[in-house]
Amino acid sequence: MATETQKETLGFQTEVKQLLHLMIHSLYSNKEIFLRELISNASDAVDKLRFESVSNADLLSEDPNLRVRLEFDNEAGTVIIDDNGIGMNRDDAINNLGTIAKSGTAQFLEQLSGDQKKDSQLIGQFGVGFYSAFIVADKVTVETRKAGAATDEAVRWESSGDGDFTIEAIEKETRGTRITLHLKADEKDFADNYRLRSLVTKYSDHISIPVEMEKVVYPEMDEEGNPKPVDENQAVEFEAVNSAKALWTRARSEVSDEEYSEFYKHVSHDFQDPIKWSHNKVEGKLEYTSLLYVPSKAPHDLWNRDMQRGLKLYVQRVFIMDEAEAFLPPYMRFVKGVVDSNDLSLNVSREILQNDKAVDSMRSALTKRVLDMLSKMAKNESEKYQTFWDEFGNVLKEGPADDFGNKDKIAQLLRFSTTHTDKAEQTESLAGYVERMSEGQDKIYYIYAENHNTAKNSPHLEILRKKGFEVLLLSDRIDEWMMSSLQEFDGKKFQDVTKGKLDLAEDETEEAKKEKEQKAEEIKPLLDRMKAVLEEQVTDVTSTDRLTNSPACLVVGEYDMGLQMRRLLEQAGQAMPESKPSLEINPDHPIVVKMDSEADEERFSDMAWLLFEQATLSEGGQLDDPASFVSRMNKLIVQLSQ
Ligand SMILES: Nc1ncnc2c1ncn2[C@@H]1O[C@H](COP(=O)(O)OP(=O)(O)OP(=O)(O)O)[C@@H](O)[C@H]1O
Repeated sequence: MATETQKETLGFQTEVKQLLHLMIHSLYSNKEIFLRELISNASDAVDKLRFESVSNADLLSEDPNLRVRLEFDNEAGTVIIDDNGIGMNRDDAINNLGTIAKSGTAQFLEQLSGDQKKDSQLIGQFGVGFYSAFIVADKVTVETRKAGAATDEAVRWESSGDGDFTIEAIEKETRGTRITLHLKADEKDFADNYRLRSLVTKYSDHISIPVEMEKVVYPEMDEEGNPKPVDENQAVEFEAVNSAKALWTRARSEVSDEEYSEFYKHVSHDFQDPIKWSHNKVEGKLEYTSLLYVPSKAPHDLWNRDMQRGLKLYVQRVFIMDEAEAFLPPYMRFVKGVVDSNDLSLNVSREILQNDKAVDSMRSALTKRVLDMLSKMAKNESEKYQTFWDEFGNVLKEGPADDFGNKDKIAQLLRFSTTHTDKAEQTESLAGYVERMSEGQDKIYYIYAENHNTAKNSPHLEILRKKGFEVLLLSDRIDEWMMSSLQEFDGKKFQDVTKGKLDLAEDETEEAKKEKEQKAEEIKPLLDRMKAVLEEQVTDVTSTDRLTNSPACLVVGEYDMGLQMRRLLEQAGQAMPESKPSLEINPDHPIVVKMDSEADEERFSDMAWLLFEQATLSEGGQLDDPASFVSRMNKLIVQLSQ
């Protein structure tokens, strides 16, 4: 049996194998990013050590100047990324470099299509990290020693990226991780001083610790102008090739868009440029700097409630933690970035953050910043905002319920599908709706159904369409929940068109009212007859002027739970108190007219049932007894064709 000191061969997790294969094949046109990913990891490792050293200063003492170093050997065809950060022990190396810990990895891999362009985007969203080394290397050697461990407690991890890796105990003089890339035959050009320097400037200039390379020493000249022989024993000197200044500490005017984008990729592990950012320094009672980014694409696990979210927290430039979620509400979980505070202690923990007054005020200020950033984008760059909405709109919809204080601001940012366009795309704002409101209209109408077509074709819209009243067409699961917190916009109340009375006919003349009352009297016996048939199913059967084309629809009480929400909760296993809708019928519809003169009680009962069942189906509901519905239908069809 292998002991821990012997070389042992272990297999990669299946997902790693799949990812490696796909990555190597879909990222070859963008291969230089491996350097960014490895420097980013090295810098994270240094940040982690700096943080640990706050409570344990000894960890730093043997090698206090934190840095990442790049070395290369063009003859051997190797590039080395060496850091004196936190390092890894044997278990860390096996877990971190042999598995993917992200939730939803299997589902993610299933989405990949084999189409190079699409896949490279998806992989980018997923984050390639360490494994990107295999895009350019056919063998990767990682030698690492955890901070605080003895020199003989280091490990060597090695793999050719084709299924397994070896791990063995080694001695290592220095703390931290040294990654050697044995470049593939046609990638040896990366082992070049100029190339590496320019890649660092391009991708890693913003890294707050020095990324060093060997200083180029020009030989001194003798009196005759010939180079003096170089002293072989002279120690190699290193120099920083990046500016090594935390990007957020620089003035906005000094940072280019490219630098902001690169920094975003470093903090977010995203691959694509952000769609927007906001960089602010706050001085006064609280002092902090924030740099907040809105990504251009939703991550694959945005819907996972346990998705890692939050900002990278620094206290006085010292990295404290990733995913500090206390600084933004959950409905802003798509925001990435950094917050650097001067008021928190270096020992701050997640628990403390949850109950800290300073954090509370920062959270509300940062939330406003994000809302302002989005409002500006909506106002000045509507196309860009639409892209944002298509990716993240559904998360923002959690806002009104999550953050009552900002609900008016959030409402301005919402986009809807409405009967104005009748398209499924959510492009219309509430402000636009209000502008288009008809004279005499004082409510914002909406309908919620299980999908867009059911909403769009609902019988409930008939009268509103006829009168030219626009209706919001809601069909995302979150919508009904959102509407329950919205109540009004710009002083106009929201009205669910499937609930209670619609009151569209306020401008009716006395004459018209009289006529209606008379009609209601006339139809009363029919309504009573239907009610007797459908006693168990509905609370009431009434006549309506909501409908123009359809014979009947179901309506729930003004304060009752919507039928869709009810269904959702029932599906989720919640016991619901019994509540029945009422059936409203269109007195002018030919079927209704015919029913009034139907003498055959059995046939009348069938027709009443059919109206009820149709109404249930057309608002997306399910029948309790579909087989009976079918046999009733067939019976009528046979009678008709006789
Ligand atoms: N230079 C390093 N020093 C110490 N630990 C490292 C180093 N490089 C990688 N690791 C460890 O390996 C883990 C996996 O790295 P990897 O780059 O694959 O993923 P990640 O950085 O967590 O996320 P992403 O895939 O989004 O980049 C890291 O989280 C870290 O714990």
